Amino acid sequence: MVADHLRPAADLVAALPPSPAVWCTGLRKRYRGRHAVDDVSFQVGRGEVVGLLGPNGAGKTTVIKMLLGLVHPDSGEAMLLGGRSGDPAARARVGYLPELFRYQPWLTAYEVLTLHMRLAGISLTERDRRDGLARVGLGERAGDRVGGFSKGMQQRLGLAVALVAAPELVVLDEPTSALDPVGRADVRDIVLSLKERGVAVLLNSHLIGEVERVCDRVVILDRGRVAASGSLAELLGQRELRLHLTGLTPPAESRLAETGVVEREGDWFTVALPADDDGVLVPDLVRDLAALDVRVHAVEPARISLEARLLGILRAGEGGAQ
Ligand SMILES: Nc1ncnc2c1ncn2[C@@H]1O[C@H](COP(=O)(O)OP(=O)(O)OP(=O)(O)O)[C@@H](O)[C@H]1O
Repeated sequence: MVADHLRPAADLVAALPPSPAVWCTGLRKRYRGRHAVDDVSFQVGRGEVVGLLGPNGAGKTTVIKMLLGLVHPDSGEAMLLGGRSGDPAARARVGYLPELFRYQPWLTAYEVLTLHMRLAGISLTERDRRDGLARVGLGERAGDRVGGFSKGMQQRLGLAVALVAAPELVVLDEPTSALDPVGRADVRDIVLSLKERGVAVLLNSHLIGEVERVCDRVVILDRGRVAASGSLAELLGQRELRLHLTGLTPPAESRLAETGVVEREGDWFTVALPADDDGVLVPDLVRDLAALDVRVHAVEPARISLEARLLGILRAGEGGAQ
């Protein structure tokens, strides 16, 4: 109950937008005199999927552990879902798949999930628990002992455990490192369905293509520092369109130039698309070119890949390293 004289303030607070799923500022951690993490700040909004990228030893896992209150930062602050990072009430609403983990090999997958359900202080029906295992492709293996599981199956079980308590934030540290292509696609679908339900996801993965497919934003760490961060559009720049055309006439060339700056290499044309593409720009262009008797052999989107961008950022960092 809120006392009457405090009600206006409580109403004001209730009307504020929800706190970010992750908020951290100035995180620092040194091991044996070396900075593992050096002044890292970023946010993950509610329902946002953010990728943490960087080379081996960049500090990604250490950042994740500091966010979750598993490693104490030397300085800086972190909050999860509006609570202090170590606060059990905030942690209870977070699902975590650690990079390295082992479950009790003598338990079955169903028993592991049940154990974690109890640890999370929640109660799920047997059906819900079986659905939880089926969601990660372990529906048929619920009664099998974890000791006989392959690495990929253990990782799938880890994901089921991370999701067991219907978290508002899911932190996945290398969730697909042991998975086959089908398993990776499953994880991608799970991440996208979490996002649809408004669950925020922080994803640490070396599989850049995967990050590019599911993440709204990325934070790139290099030697403990944030080397770059932003939405994919911000990091990858303008979208382009590549067209293979023959039979181009001056009116068709003018029509092409209306769309954006055009570069030509033989019969291939690259057009820079404007940022405010409303979705009809490309079909309208193709329709008009065809109406002008141009033969349209290919139309493909083009943009620098996240992998190329990441390598560029990391190599530029090496050049500037002290
Ligand atoms: N407990 C520890 N004791 C000593 N050094 C540590 C410890 N944990 C991490 N480090 C060091 O901190 C740095 C960052 O490690 P971290 O595991 O956070 O990197 P990462 O980006 O997750 O790497 P990877 O992609 O290889 O998993 C490394 O130099 C690592 O050796």
